[in-house]
Amino acid sequence: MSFKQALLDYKQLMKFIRPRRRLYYTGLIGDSLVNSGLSILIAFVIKDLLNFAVSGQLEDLYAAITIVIGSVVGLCILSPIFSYLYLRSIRLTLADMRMQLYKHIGKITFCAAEKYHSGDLLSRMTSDVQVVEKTYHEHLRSIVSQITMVAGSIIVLCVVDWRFALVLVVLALLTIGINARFSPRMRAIGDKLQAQMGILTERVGDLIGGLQITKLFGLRDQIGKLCEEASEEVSESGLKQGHQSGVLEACNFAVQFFSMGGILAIGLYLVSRQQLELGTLGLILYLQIGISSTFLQVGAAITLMQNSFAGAARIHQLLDQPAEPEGDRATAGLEAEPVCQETSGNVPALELCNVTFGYEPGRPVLRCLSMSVTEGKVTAVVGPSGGGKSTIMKLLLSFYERESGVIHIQGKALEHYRIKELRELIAYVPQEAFLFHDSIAGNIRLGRPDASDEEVENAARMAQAHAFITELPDGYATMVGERGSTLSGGQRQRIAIARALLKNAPILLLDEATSALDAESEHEVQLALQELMRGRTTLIIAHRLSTIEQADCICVVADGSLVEQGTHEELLEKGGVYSKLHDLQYNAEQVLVSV
Ligand SMILES: Nc1ncnc2c1ncn2[C@@H]1O[C@H](COP(=O)(O)OP(=O)(O)OP(=O)(O)O)[C@@H](O)[C@H]1O
Repeated sequence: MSFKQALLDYKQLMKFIRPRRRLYYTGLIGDSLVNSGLSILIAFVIKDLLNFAVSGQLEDLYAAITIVIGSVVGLCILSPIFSYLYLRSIRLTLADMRMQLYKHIGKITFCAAEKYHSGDLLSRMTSDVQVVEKTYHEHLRSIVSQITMVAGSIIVLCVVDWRFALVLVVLALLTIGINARFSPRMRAIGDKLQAQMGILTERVGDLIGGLQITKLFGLRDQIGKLCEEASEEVSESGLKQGHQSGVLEACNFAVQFFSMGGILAIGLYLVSRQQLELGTLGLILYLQIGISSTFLQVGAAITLMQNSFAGAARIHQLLDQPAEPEGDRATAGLEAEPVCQETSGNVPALELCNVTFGYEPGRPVLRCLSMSVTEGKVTAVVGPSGGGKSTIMKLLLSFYERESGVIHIQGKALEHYRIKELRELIAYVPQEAFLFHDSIAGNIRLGRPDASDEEVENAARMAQAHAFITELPDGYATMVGERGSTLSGGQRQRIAIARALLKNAPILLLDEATSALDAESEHEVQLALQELMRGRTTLIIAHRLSTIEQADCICVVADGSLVEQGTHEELLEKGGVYSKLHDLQYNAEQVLVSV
């Protein structure tokens, strides 16, 4: 690893603490100075005590006692102050970092978010933040302590005996050289380890999330093996790191061992020739041992810092992912695009004109699709599975950016809306109703956070959910479990519908909103939805054609294009795709009835 790369990694790692760098470095350097200063003072205590033992002069003893008392008092006053400063800056920085990550994940575009497994995102927010914390808290402290200790010791030795100072300078350079040679390997292992931690979290996440399927299909061994493999890879990298760290430690240790032996031999020789006091030799040896131990620590710190570099890089990589724009997204070019033709003389509430879109480049899901939804009317979208029906809704909600074409909502280009403003206009009930681990009332209230209890209850009544909610032991206060796991699919969907009802938005997007309901509940919810849809612009996706026969307009979407449009009767008469789908479903239902 070049010095330039190391500097870049360091800068990236320290970016998070930059707003509090004064506090942090004051605390860190102050704390290191206090600790290394204390170590150096103890060397003087040893020197004075040894001299006292040899000469019996009381001044030496008094000097030693004075240094001890002074050091203890200094330590008790200064150390807590500096520790507090830098610990405070670390805690606040980590809190900011987590917050920044949470907020960014909330804002990230769907396109960018889909690149990550939820387990990987979790790992970035936990394991990667932890390794970054380690450097802020421990590794840098160890390195700065070493620098101050070595610098202080060299200054002292320059005063006491410059020859030994020279030896220590050589030793310091040698240690830096050895550690620098190991850094690239450590960094490569660190990168691998953090990525493997991400994979392990992903697999464990899948195991927990898919527990039912795992048990149902007897996949425990198969999925367990995947977790085991990921865990083994983490252990393997950990072992490699441990091995490299051990070799580095051994190299540092050898350097220190030989240097201590050398200093001791030369020192004793000089003492025997009365060219050096025994106390001074004691001081030199003590400083040398102190430096040795910090050299050993720094080897380990440099190893572990590579993990922090890798962790910081992963966090920045996530933070660099594009976020949804918050302001007006219009550009001059888009403003100039033509408005689609109007249907029946009115400005359509929703309008897609020649829209082309694909989740992946070169694989269009919607191909030059044009359709419109008249204000206050119910428009249904039907068609074969995978034809692009849900994708239309996702584009209307601006979850994804189309490749070409124009979308207008209430006569205004999509880009002219702020994302927040756009989503306030629309209530969306997706295929899979997601519930937060909160109470039922809390989940419904997400539709309108300032809604009163009465309004929440009204919405639940309209969605035919009130009856089952009141039968639960805690009623509206019942906690729904992770993703609503304590409720049935139909109950979850009714709560999602109640949430949409409460939002009371002028535009409704219902994507198979009644798919998880039994026939009876579906009938009830259909009635509620019909009431809700009255006078509102509604786009509804349904597979069961019987549920949308009354729609004002039915759009048949197949293979990303609008292939037919009209009322139920018109489309049946036409004898096209809709009519075939209808016949298929009708015949299948007849078969079921006869069974
Ligand atoms: N996030 C995604 N990334 C990549 N491809 C996707 C994504 N979501 C959907 N697709 C693909 O886009 C195509 C259209 O999907 P879409 O969900 O819009 O179909 P649909 O008509 O609503 O299907 P269904 O009736 O089964 O719900 C499918 O081929 C699907 O595999």
